[in-house]
Amino acid sequence: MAVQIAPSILSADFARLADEVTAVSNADWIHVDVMDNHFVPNLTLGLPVVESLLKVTPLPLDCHLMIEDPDRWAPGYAEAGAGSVTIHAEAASAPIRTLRAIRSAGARAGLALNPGTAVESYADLLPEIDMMLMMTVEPGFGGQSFLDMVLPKVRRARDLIKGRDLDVWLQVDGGVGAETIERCAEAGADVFVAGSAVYSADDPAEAVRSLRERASGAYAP
Ligand SMILES: O=C(CO)[C@H](O)[C@H](O)COP(=O)(O)O
Ligand SMILES: [Fe+2]
Repeated sequence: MAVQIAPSILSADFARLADEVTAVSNADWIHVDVMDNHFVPNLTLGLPVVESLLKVTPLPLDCHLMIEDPDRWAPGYAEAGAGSVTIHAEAASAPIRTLRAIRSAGARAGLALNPGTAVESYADLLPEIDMMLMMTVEPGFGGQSFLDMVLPKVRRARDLIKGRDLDVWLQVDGGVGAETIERCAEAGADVFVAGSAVYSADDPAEAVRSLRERASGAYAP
């Protein structure tokens, strides 16, 4: 699979979201960070904003739910038309049921792991998911420093996916930018979330193009 770039609107201007997503029309996904001030100590946006975004961008929305009780809320994002809905393993009480509900509503189902969560504990869930999201910072805020310690886990996840001959995308999220994206691609990641690296750039579309070029050169599945 070709590498994919998903700019995170967490670092965008929330008062100009329609313009901000239009500015990265060369991306593959728009990454939407939903935070509830319970699972993480920050509060962002929810379903009404996602519904509005769906009307202003042709790009699929990649909704990353950093919320408690995703079992209750996640299917609603899929039913609303999100292209991908990712729940946190640490927050879900019934992940298999919720991942199946996301898929039945027509979205790709994602499972996210915090930096300290072992991938091996979730190996048996791989057939239930379309994407695994590896947090490369502690979730909650944009603009944090990339945690190199997660890279061996990204490699182990890629090996688990390959060993089972599954088509599961491997996403990295947090501190991904020009300095770190190649290391992620070498470790086997194929979907790259970048917030500050895209929206702090003078030209966000050029940042997307350049990140794609760096990742493609280093991608080693
Ligand atoms: O999930 C997230 C934070 O919890 C964000 O997607 C992520 O941090 C993106 O921002 P940046 O690229 O600036 O780190
Ligand atoms: Fe995210």
